[in-house]
Amino acid sequence: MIDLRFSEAELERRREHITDFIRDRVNAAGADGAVLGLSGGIDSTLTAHLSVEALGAENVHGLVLPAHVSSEGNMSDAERVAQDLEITYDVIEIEPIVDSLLSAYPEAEGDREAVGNARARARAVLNYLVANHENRLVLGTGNRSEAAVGYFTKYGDGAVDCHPIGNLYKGQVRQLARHVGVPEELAAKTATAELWADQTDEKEMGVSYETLDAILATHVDGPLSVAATCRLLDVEAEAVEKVRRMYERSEHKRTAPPAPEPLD
Ligand SMILES: Nc1ncnc2c1ncn2[C@@H]1O[C@H](COP(=O)(O)OP(=O)(O)OC[C@H]2O[C@@H]([n+]3cccc(C(=O)O)c3)[C@H](O)[C@@H]2O)[C@@H](O)[C@H]1O
Ligand SMILES: Nc1ncnc2c1ncn2[C@@H]1O[C@H](COP(=O)(O)OP(=O)(O)OP(=O)(O)O)[C@@H](O)[C@H]1O
Ligand SMILES: [Mg+2]
Repeated sequence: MIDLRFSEAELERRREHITDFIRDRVNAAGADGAVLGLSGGIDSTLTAHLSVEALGAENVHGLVLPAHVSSEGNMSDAERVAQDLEITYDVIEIEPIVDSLLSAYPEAEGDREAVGNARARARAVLNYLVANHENRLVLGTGNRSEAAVGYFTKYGDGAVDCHPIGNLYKGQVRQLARHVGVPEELAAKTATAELWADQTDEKEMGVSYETLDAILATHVDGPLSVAATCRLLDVEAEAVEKVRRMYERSEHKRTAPPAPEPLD
């Protein structure tokens, strides 16, 4: 594979760039700080660290939102992140919300993907309830790797006001997290959406983050052809084409919903 890691100087520059971004977005909106979901995973943990650096702990509100499928380890890690950063946080069980959706529309019961996405959307509703009530912005935790292949729920975890770590590949998220002092056991954790039991990102996507990041950097975001990418990374053309297809098919998630062109 290729080495996408930053140098120490680049890491510091990124840290400053992202904290400036968070501060600028909050100030430009006239908001009184930020709210974000804390899952115990590395994306939300890094975003929480950087938002505290940008805004101060008193201006960041964390939401730990367990579902039945959430692991105790992840939920206790999420609480530990909030406690270590000394931010205000609430723990709110979301399963009653999902249950009420399913009692309104029982046909979706047992549909793993639809119910999983409803969990992500229930969290978005709670994020915005707090954001509206406290005049805060909702910080997204999505990275470039997930965004590029559409590995997020449209109007679920994708329903946010800005994407502070949206330009970092997953491996770079882990690297920056270590740089800002996130404990190794969190930085090295297996990525999981936890929308259903035993879900992991790599298993569901069918590609490792190491390979995904490399294909995105060279082919999807970079200038190399499929053939040149295969030679450089020593991967099969199918892997490159699969990532490219995921990128193309998820375009609708990265753009505003279209309307017909205006008529004369
Ligand atoms: N071409 C198109 N143009 C406009 N809209 C289009 C469309 N194709 C689908 N759609 C719409 O999009 C919907 C499908 O998108 P969506 O509802 O997002 O659903 P979908 O992409 O099927 O599922 C979300 C994926 O993201 C993963 N995920 C979700 C949340 C968090 C994380 C994580 O890493 O933590 C991962 C999840 O495991 C799953 O693989 C369709 O029902 C339809 O409404
Ligand atoms: N149980 C939860 N409580 C609060 N927020 C959650 C929960 N689960 C998911 N989220 C929100 O949805 C976001 C997307 O989840 P995702 O799994 O992509 O990120 P992560 O858990 O932070 O990192 P990783 O991808 O490494 O697991 C989280 O960063 C978090 O903001
Ligand atoms: Mg996660």
